[in-house]
Amino acid sequence: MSNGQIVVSGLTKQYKRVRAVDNLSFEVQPGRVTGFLGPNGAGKTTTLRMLLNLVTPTAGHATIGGQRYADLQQPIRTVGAVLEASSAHKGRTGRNHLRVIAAAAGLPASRVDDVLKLVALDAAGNRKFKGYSLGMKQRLGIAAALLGDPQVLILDEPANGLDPEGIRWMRDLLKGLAAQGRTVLVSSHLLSEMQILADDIVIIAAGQLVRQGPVSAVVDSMATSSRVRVRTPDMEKLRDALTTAGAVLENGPDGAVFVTGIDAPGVGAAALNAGVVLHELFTDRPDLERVFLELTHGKAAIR
Ligand SMILES: Nc1ncnc2c1ncn2[C@@H]1O[C@H](COP(=O)(O)OP(=O)(O)OP(=O)(O)O)[C@@H](O)[C@H]1O
Repeated sequence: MSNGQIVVSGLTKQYKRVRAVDNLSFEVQPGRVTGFLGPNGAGKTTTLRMLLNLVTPTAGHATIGGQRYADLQQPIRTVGAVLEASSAHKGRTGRNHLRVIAAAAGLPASRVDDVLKLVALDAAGNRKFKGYSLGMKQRLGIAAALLGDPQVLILDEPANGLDPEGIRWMRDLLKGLAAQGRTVLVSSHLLSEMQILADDIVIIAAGQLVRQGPVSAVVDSMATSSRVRVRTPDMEKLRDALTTAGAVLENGPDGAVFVTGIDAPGVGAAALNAGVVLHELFTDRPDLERVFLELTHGKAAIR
Protein backbone atom coordinates (compact mmCIF):
# COMPACT_ATOMS: atom_id res chain seq x y z
CA MET A 1 0.00 0.00 0.00
CA SER A 2 1.27 3.49 -0.84
CA ASN A 3 1.96 5.93 1.95
CA GLY A 4 -1.03 7.95 0.81
CA GLN A 5 0.63 11.35 0.68
CA ILE A 6 -1.20 13.81 -1.57
CA VAL A 7 0.99 16.22 -3.51
CA VAL A 8 -0.55 19.09 -5.45
CA SER A 9 1.96 20.83 -7.68
CA GLY A 10 1.37 23.98 -9.71
CA LEU A 11 -2.24 22.97 -10.24
CA THR A 12 -4.16 25.43 -12.42
CA LYS A 13 -7.66 25.42 -13.90
CA GLN A 14 -8.67 28.15 -16.28
CA TYR A 15 -12.31 28.25 -17.28
CA LYS A 16 -13.29 30.69 -19.99
CA ARG A 17 -13.38 33.76 -17.79
CA VAL A 18 -12.40 32.45 -14.41
CA ARG A 19 -9.06 31.13 -13.20
CA ALA A 20 -10.68 28.79 -10.67
CA VAL A 21 -7.34 27.40 -9.42
CA ASP A 22 -4.12 29.32 -9.90
CA ASN A 23 -0.70 27.63 -9.64
CA LEU A 24 -1.67 25.87 -6.42
CA SER A 25 0.81 23.67 -4.55
CA PHE A 26 0.40 21.94 -1.19
CA GLU A 27 0.91 18.57 0.49
CA VAL A 28 -1.37 16.42 2.60
CA GLN A 29 0.19 13.94 5.00
CA PRO A 30 -1.04 10.48 6.02
CA GLY A 31 -2.10 9.90 9.62
CA ARG A 32 -3.55 13.38 9.87
CA VAL A 33 -6.82 15.16 9.19
CA THR A 34 -6.21 18.09 6.85
CA GLY A 35 -8.84 20.81 6.58
CA PHE A 36 -9.16 22.46 3.17
CA LEU A 37 -10.55 25.95 3.67
CA GLY A 38 -11.39 28.94 1.52
CA PRO A 39 -14.17 31.46 0.96
CA ASN A 40 -16.98 30.65 -1.48
CA GLY A 41 -15.61 30.31 -4.98
CA ALA A 42 -12.00 29.92 -3.78
CA GLY A 43 -11.51 26.82 -5.90
CA LYS A 44 -11.80 24.03 -3.33
CA THR A 45 -14.25 21.83 -5.21
CA THR A 46 -12.38 22.34 -8.49
CA THR A 47 -9.13 21.29 -6.78
CA LEU A 48 -10.70 18.17 -5.26
CA ARG A 49 -12.24 17.28 -8.63
CA MET A 50 -8.84 17.64 -10.32
CA LEU A 51 -7.33 15.35 -7.67
CA LEU A 52 -9.93 12.75 -8.59
CA ASN A 53 -9.49 13.19 -12.35
CA LEU A 54 -13.03 14.55 -12.73
CA VAL A 55 -11.74 17.86 -14.06
CA THR A 56 -8.69 18.15 -16.33
CA PRO A 57 -6.09 20.66 -15.11
CA THR A 58 -4.97 23.46 -17.42
CA ALA A 59 -1.49 23.08 -15.89
CA GLY A 60 0.25 21.31 -13.05
CA HIS A 61 -0.61 17.95 -11.54
CA ALA A 62 -1.68 16.14 -8.41
CA THR A 63 -0.56 12.75 -7.14
CA ILE A 64 -1.86 10.39 -4.50
CA GLY A 65 0.79 8.09 -3.07
CA GLY A 66 3.05 9.17 -5.92
CA GLN A 67 0.58 8.35 -8.70
CA ARG A 68 -1.92 10.39 -10.61
CA TYR A 69 -5.48 9.26 -9.98
CA ALA A 70 -5.84 8.25 -13.63
CA ASP A 71 -2.87 5.87 -13.25
CA LEU A 72 -4.14 4.09 -10.12
CA GLN A 73 -4.62 0.36 -10.69
CA GLN A 74 -7.64 0.08 -8.39
CA PRO A 75 -8.79 3.58 -7.46
CA ILE A 76 -11.55 2.38 -5.11
CA ARG A 77 -8.96 0.57 -2.99
CA THR A 78 -6.72 3.63 -2.84
CA VAL A 79 -9.00 6.67 -2.60
CA GLY A 80 -12.51 7.06 -1.20
CA ALA A 81 -14.29 10.29 -2.05
CA VAL A 82 -17.49 11.94 -0.93
CA LEU A 83 -18.07 14.98 -3.10
CA GLU A 84 -21.71 15.78 -2.37
CA ALA A 85 -24.59 14.27 -0.40
CA SER A 86 -24.72 10.86 -1.96
CA SER A 87 -27.43 10.05 -4.39
CA ALA A 88 -28.73 6.56 -4.98
CA HIS A 89 -31.63 4.91 -6.74
CA LYS A 90 -34.61 6.07 -4.66
CA GLY A 91 -36.33 2.68 -4.46
CA ARG A 92 -33.15 0.83 -3.56
CA THR A 93 -32.12 0.09 0.02
CA GLY A 94 -28.88 1.47 1.37
CA ARG A 95 -27.51 -2.07 1.57
CA ASN A 96 -28.36 -2.84 -2.06
CA HIS A 97 -26.88 0.46 -3.20
CA LEU A 98 -23.57 -0.55 -1.61
CA ARG A 99 -23.81 -4.11 -2.97
CA VAL A 100 -24.05 -2.77 -6.52
CA ILE A 101 -20.94 -0.62 -6.03
CA ALA A 102 -19.02 -3.48 -4.37
CA ALA A 103 -19.92 -5.93 -7.14
CA ALA A 104 -18.95 -3.49 -9.89
CA ALA A 105 -15.57 -2.95 -8.21
CA GLY A 106 -14.96 -6.64 -7.54
CA LEU A 107 -15.07 -6.17 -3.77
CA PRO A 108 -16.40 -8.94 -1.50
CA ALA A 109 -20.07 -8.53 -0.46
CA SER A 110 -18.97 -8.87 3.17
CA ARG A 111 -17.50 -5.35 2.94
CA VAL A 112 -21.05 -3.98 2.67
CA ASP A 113 -21.95 -5.07 6.17
CA ASP A 114 -18.56 -3.92 7.47
CA VAL A 115 -19.02 -0.37 6.20
CA LEU A 116 -22.70 -0.16 7.18
CA LYS A 117 -21.62 -0.96 10.73
CA LEU A 118 -18.77 1.54 10.53
CA VAL A 119 -21.16 4.39 9.70
CA ALA A 120 -23.84 3.15 12.12
CA LEU A 121 -26.33 2.47 9.34
CA ASP A 122 -26.61 -1.28 9.95
CA ALA A 123 -30.13 -0.93 11.35
CA ALA A 124 -31.28 1.28 8.46
CA GLY A 125 -29.46 -0.70 5.76
CA ASN A 126 -32.65 -2.44 4.61
CA ARG A 127 -34.66 0.76 4.37
CA LYS A 128 -35.19 2.46 1.05
CA PHE A 129 -32.94 5.40 0.17
CA LYS A 130 -35.91 7.71 -0.48
CA GLY A 131 -36.73 7.59 3.24
CA TYR A 132 -33.19 8.52 4.34
CA SER A 133 -32.58 11.78 6.19
CA LEU A 134 -29.78 14.08 5.01
CA GLY A 135 -27.56 12.73 7.78
CA MET A 136 -28.25 9.14 6.70
CA LYS A 137 -27.44 10.05 3.10
CA GLN A 138 -24.13 11.52 4.22
CA ARG A 139 -23.37 8.33 6.15
CA LEU A 140 -24.23 6.21 3.13
CA GLY A 141 -21.89 8.32 0.99
CA ILE A 142 -19.10 7.73 3.48
CA ALA A 143 -19.91 4.02 3.60
CA ALA A 144 -19.53 3.87 -0.19
CA ALA A 145 -16.22 5.72 0.02
CA LEU A 146 -14.93 3.23 2.61
CA LEU A 147 -15.97 0.09 0.71
CA GLY A 148 -12.51 -0.42 -0.81
CA ASP A 149 -10.78 0.15 2.55
CA PRO A 150 -8.85 3.06 0.99
CA GLN A 151 -5.70 4.63 2.38
CA VAL A 152 -6.91 8.10 1.37
CA LEU A 153 -10.24 9.82 2.01
CA ILE A 154 -11.33 13.01 0.30
CA LEU A 155 -14.52 14.69 1.50
CA ASP A 156 -16.16 17.88 0.25
CA GLU A 157 -18.23 19.54 3.00
CA PRO A 158 -19.14 16.27 4.75
CA ALA A 159 -20.78 18.04 7.68
CA ASN A 160 -23.27 19.90 5.46
CA GLY A 161 -26.74 19.53 6.87
CA LEU A 162 -25.68 17.43 9.84
CA ASP A 163 -27.08 18.13 13.31
CA PRO A 164 -24.67 18.63 16.24
CA GLU A 165 -24.69 14.92 17.09
CA GLY A 166 -24.02 14.06 13.43
CA ILE A 167 -21.13 16.53 13.31
CA ARG A 168 -19.63 15.01 16.42
CA TRP A 169 -20.02 11.53 14.98
CA MET A 170 -18.32 12.63 11.76
CA ARG A 171 -15.46 14.18 13.74
CA ASP A 172 -14.86 10.98 15.71
CA LEU A 173 -15.01 8.86 12.55
CA LEU A 174 -12.54 11.02 10.61
CA LYS A 175 -10.14 11.33 13.55
CA GLY A 176 -10.33 7.54 13.98
CA LEU A 177 -9.54 6.95 10.31
CA ALA A 178 -6.55 9.30 10.49
CA ALA A 179 -5.37 7.57 13.68
CA GLN A 180 -5.23 4.34 11.66
CA GLY A 181 -2.67 6.06 9.44
CA ARG A 182 -5.01 7.11 6.64
CA THR A 183 -4.85 10.42 4.82
CA VAL A 184 -8.01 12.47 5.40
CA LEU A 185 -8.57 15.63 3.35
CA VAL A 186 -11.78 17.46 4.15
CA SER A 187 -13.15 20.75 2.90
CA SER A 188 -15.45 22.74 5.12
CA HIS A 189 -16.84 26.16 5.93
CA LEU A 190 -17.29 25.30 9.59
CA LEU A 191 -14.20 26.95 11.02
CA SER A 192 -14.90 26.20 14.67
CA GLU A 193 -15.40 22.54 13.76
CA MET A 194 -12.16 22.56 11.74
CA GLN A 195 -10.28 23.95 14.70
CA ILE A 196 -11.31 20.87 16.69
CA LEU A 197 -11.12 18.32 13.87
CA ALA A 198 -8.10 19.19 11.77
CA ASP A 199 -4.42 18.60 12.52
CA ASP A 200 -3.28 20.56 9.47
CA ILE A 201 -4.99 23.16 7.32
CA VAL A 202 -4.60 24.41 3.79
CA ILE A 203 -6.21 27.81 3.21
CA ILE A 204 -6.83 29.03 -0.33
CA ALA A 205 -8.44 32.19 -1.68
CA ALA A 206 -9.06 33.23 -5.27
CA GLY A 207 -7.53 29.94 -6.42
CA GLN A 208 -4.19 30.56 -4.70
CA LEU A 209 -2.53 29.17 -1.60
CA VAL A 210 -2.78 31.52 1.38
CA ARG A 211 -1.31 29.38 4.15
CA GLN A 212 -0.65 25.71 4.97
CA GLY A 213 0.59 23.93 8.08
CA PRO A 214 -0.49 22.58 11.45
CA VAL A 215 -3.56 24.45 12.74
CA SER A 216 -1.68 25.67 15.82
CA ALA A 217 1.23 26.99 13.71
CA VAL A 218 -1.10 28.85 11.36
CA VAL A 219 -2.97 30.41 14.28
CA ASP A 220 0.34 31.28 16.00
CA SER A 221 1.65 32.85 12.81
CA MET A 222 -0.94 35.54 13.46
CA ALA A 223 0.14 35.91 17.09
CA THR A 224 0.58 39.62 16.54
CA SER A 225 -3.18 39.83 16.76
CA SER A 226 -3.22 38.24 20.23
CA ARG A 227 -4.59 40.63 22.80
CA VAL A 228 -4.72 40.69 26.57
CA ARG A 229 -8.06 40.95 28.32
CA VAL A 230 -7.81 42.67 31.63
CA ARG A 231 -10.20 43.66 34.41
CA THR A 232 -9.48 45.90 37.34
CA PRO A 233 -11.52 48.08 39.69
CA ASP A 234 -8.97 50.86 39.06
CA MET A 235 -9.03 51.14 35.27
CA GLU A 236 -8.02 54.80 35.03
CA LYS A 237 -4.76 54.21 36.88
CA LEU A 238 -4.00 51.08 34.84
CA ARG A 239 -4.91 52.85 31.60
CA ASP A 240 -2.35 55.58 32.38
CA ALA A 241 0.34 53.03 33.22
CA LEU A 242 -0.27 50.94 30.08
CA THR A 243 -0.54 53.89 27.73
CA THR A 244 2.76 55.20 29.06
CA ALA A 245 4.24 51.76 28.31
CA GLY A 246 3.09 52.11 24.69
CA ALA A 247 0.04 49.82 24.80
CA VAL A 248 -3.26 50.45 23.04
CA LEU A 249 -6.50 49.89 24.98
CA GLU A 250 -9.96 49.17 23.71
CA ASN A 251 -13.09 48.76 25.80
CA GLY A 252 -14.59 45.27 25.78
CA PRO A 253 -17.85 43.92 27.16
CA ASP A 254 -18.72 43.95 30.88
CA GLY A 255 -16.04 46.42 31.88
CA ALA A 256 -13.18 44.36 30.43
CA VAL A 257 -10.48 46.12 28.44
CA PHE A 258 -8.50 44.61 25.54
CA VAL A 259 -4.85 45.56 25.45
CA THR A 260 -2.56 45.21 22.44
CA GLY A 261 1.10 46.12 22.09
CA ILE A 262 2.11 44.53 25.39
CA ASP A 263 1.85 40.91 26.56
CA ALA A 264 0.17 39.54 29.70
CA PRO A 265 3.35 39.52 31.85
CA GLY A 266 3.93 43.13 30.75
CA VAL A 267 0.41 44.13 31.80
CA GLY A 268 0.90 42.33 35.15
CA ALA A 269 4.19 44.13 35.77
CA ALA A 270 2.70 47.52 34.84
CA ALA A 271 -0.21 46.88 37.23
CA LEU A 272 2.15 45.96 40.07
CA ASN A 273 4.26 49.08 39.51
CA ALA A 274 1.15 51.25 39.50
CA GLY A 275 -0.20 49.52 42.62
CA VAL A 276 -3.34 48.39 40.78
CA VAL A 277 -5.23 45.18 41.68
CA LEU A 278 -6.12 42.94 38.74
CA HIS A 279 -9.32 40.87 38.73
CA GLU A 280 -8.59 39.22 35.40
CA LEU A 281 -5.56 38.83 33.15
CA PHE A 282 -6.05 36.65 30.09
CA THR A 283 -4.26 36.24 26.76
CA ASP A 284 -6.97 36.17 24.13
CA ARG A 285 -5.40 34.29 21.20
CA PRO A 286 -7.02 34.50 17.79
CA ASP A 287 -9.10 31.47 16.88
CA LEU A 288 -9.12 29.87 13.45
CA GLU A 289 -12.12 31.92 12.40
CA ARG A 290 -10.40 35.21 13.17
CA VAL A 291 -7.18 34.07 11.47
CA PHE A 292 -9.09 32.82 8.42
CA LEU A 293 -10.99 36.08 8.03
CA GLU A 294 -7.80 38.10 8.42
CA LEU A 295 -5.87 35.95 5.93
CA THR A 296 -8.57 35.92 3.27
CA HIS A 297 -9.83 39.46 3.78
CA GLY A 298 -10.13 41.36 0.53
CA LYS A 299 -9.54 38.29 -1.63
CA ALA A 300 -12.62 38.33 -3.86
CA ALA A 301 -15.01 35.99 -2.12
CA ILE A 302 -17.32 35.35 -5.04
CA ARG A 303 -15.81 35.55 -8.51
N1 LIG B 1 -17.50 24.27 -14.85
C1 LIG B 1 -17.20 25.55 -14.58
N2 LIG B 1 -17.24 26.49 -15.53
C2 LIG B 1 -16.92 27.77 -15.28
N3 LIG B 1 -16.56 28.23 -14.04
C3 LIG B 1 -16.52 27.35 -13.06
C4 LIG B 1 -16.83 25.95 -13.25
N4 LIG B 1 -16.69 25.32 -12.05
C5 LIG B 1 -16.32 26.26 -11.16
N5 LIG B 1 -16.21 27.46 -11.75
C6 LIG B 1 -15.79 28.73 -11.10
O1 LIG B 1 -14.54 28.51 -10.50
C7 LIG B 1 -14.46 29.19 -9.25
C8 LIG B 1 -14.11 28.19 -8.15
O2 LIG B 1 -15.24 27.35 -7.92
P1 LIG B 1 -15.23 26.16 -6.86
O3 LIG B 1 -16.59 25.53 -6.90
O4 LIG B 1 -14.07 25.29 -7.10
O5 LIG B 1 -15.02 26.94 -5.49
P2 LIG B 1 -15.26 26.44 -3.99
O6 LIG B 1 -14.10 26.93 -3.22
O7 LIG B 1 -15.54 24.98 -3.99
O8 LIG B 1 -16.58 27.26 -3.61
P3 LIG B 1 -17.74 26.93 -2.53
O9 LIG B 1 -17.12 27.11 -1.20
O10 LIG B 1 -18.74 28.01 -2.84
O11 LIG B 1 -18.22 25.55 -2.82
C9 LIG B 1 -15.78 29.89 -9.08
O12 LIG B 1 -15.64 31.22 -9.53
C10 LIG B 1 -16.71 29.12 -9.97
O13 LIG B 1 -17.76 29.95 -10.42
